Amino acid sequence: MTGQERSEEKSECVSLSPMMEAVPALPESERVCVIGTGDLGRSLCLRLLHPGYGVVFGSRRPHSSSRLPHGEQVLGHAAAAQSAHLIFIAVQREHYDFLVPLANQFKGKVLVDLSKNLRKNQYPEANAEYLQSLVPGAEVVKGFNTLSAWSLQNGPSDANRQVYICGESVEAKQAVIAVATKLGFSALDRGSISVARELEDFPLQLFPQWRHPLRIAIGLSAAFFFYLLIRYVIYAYVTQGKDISFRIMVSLANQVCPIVSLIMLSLCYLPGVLASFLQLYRGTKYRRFPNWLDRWMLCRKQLGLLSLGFAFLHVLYTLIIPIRYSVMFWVTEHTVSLIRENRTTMFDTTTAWHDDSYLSLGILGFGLYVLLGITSLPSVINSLSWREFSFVQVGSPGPVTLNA
Ligand SMILES: NC(=O)C1=CN([C@@H]2O[C@H](COP(=O)(O)OP(=O)(O)OC[C@H]3O[C@@H](n4cnc5c(N)ncnc54)[C@H](OP(=O)(O)O)[C@@H]3O)[C@@H](O)[C@H]2O)C=CC1
Ligand SMILES: [Cu+2]
Repeated sequence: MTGQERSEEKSECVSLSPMMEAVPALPESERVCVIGTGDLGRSLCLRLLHPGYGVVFGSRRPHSSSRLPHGEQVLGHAAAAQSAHLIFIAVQREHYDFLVPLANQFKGKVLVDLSKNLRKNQYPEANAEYLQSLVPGAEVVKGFNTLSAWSLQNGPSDANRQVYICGESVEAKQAVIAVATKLGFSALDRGSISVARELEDFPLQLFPQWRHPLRIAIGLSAAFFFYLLIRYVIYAYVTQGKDISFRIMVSLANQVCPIVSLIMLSLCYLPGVLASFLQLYRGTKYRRFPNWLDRWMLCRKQLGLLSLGFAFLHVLYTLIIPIRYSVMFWVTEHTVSLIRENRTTMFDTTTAWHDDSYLSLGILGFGLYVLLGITSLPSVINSLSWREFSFVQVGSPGPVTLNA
């Protein structure tokens, strides 16, 4: 910040102070300061206004406050910091050094570090710990960083009602929890400031539970696809010179899907069975499973859902068979040749039975699959008794969930 800007800011603070008094005075517990008028700062402000908090913004350029939709108070950093006990820092970590000269104003205040990083281990220490080192007199609480500006603005929904916080001071955390609760979030205290790094890494996780199941699914699909490609298409071409490469798109895919689906389904239920055997063998259910089994069991739901996905693809691929060009061509060709040769074929009841039973079993099997899938949804599980759940999920013995 240049010297001119600094003096500009000072004069703004002075000129805005009377305005502060003009606003109906709220007790300090009802007033909250937000430093930074960016995306997150504004969204947070909108959210805070709902339950009736008074919001005071702290900005480098308080005079450009006209940008704010509800005409909230915008003061210079120092004046804003003095206006409230609870201060949200909605500024990127790179710019935190502007807080150093303000350390005196922050003494005894609760600073909420909202920052998130672009990648894991971006900085040697957690942002919240860094903030604490810059303003040692303040109580830093890490929190809300798992929310996006968008979800803050739209208010808590079922999916992101939970916010995590951590910090050294119990009183400071309680103050933040009180605000979070008023905003409709349920705040979970994760412990001391040393947990901050873990909380900061939270939004950067990319489907950690899905990684292995997805790799297995892709690996199996590729392996079976190449096997079938060689076994049918390439083999027919080499031995009979026949080009049936068009089968790659539907026929081969339709063969890969059910194979992968069934393997994934067995991989979903196998660890439960292994775990039961292990418990029987050990004669106790109160010992930890080996790590590989533990990790395997923790991704059973993902394995099951992928299995259901492949089964669903198989259903779709099967349904479109009658409208395929090659199939329609052979049906017409067959009919025309019957007419030409003046032949008729007899209706074969056995084949009809065979065919219908085959399809019917397929449909029932898929129905069971969907039932298994639905009964593993958390909301459905909650509405089932333990006995009902184990009745449907036959292969999933109870004690194995101990480890999960
Ligand atoms: N946007 C999001 O969805 C989320 C953002 N966050 C975190 O919140 C923080 C703010 O993000 P966001 O609002 O998106 O960012 P923006 O870039 O939109 O806003 C950042 C604000 O910080 C202030 N600022 C910028 N540079 C400086 C500086 N050198 N010195 C002092 N203040 C400065 C500015 O406010 P002014 O001009 O008023 O001084 C600016 O508006 C970041 O740490 C981000 O990681 C966390 C979760 C979600
Ligand atoms: Cu099938």
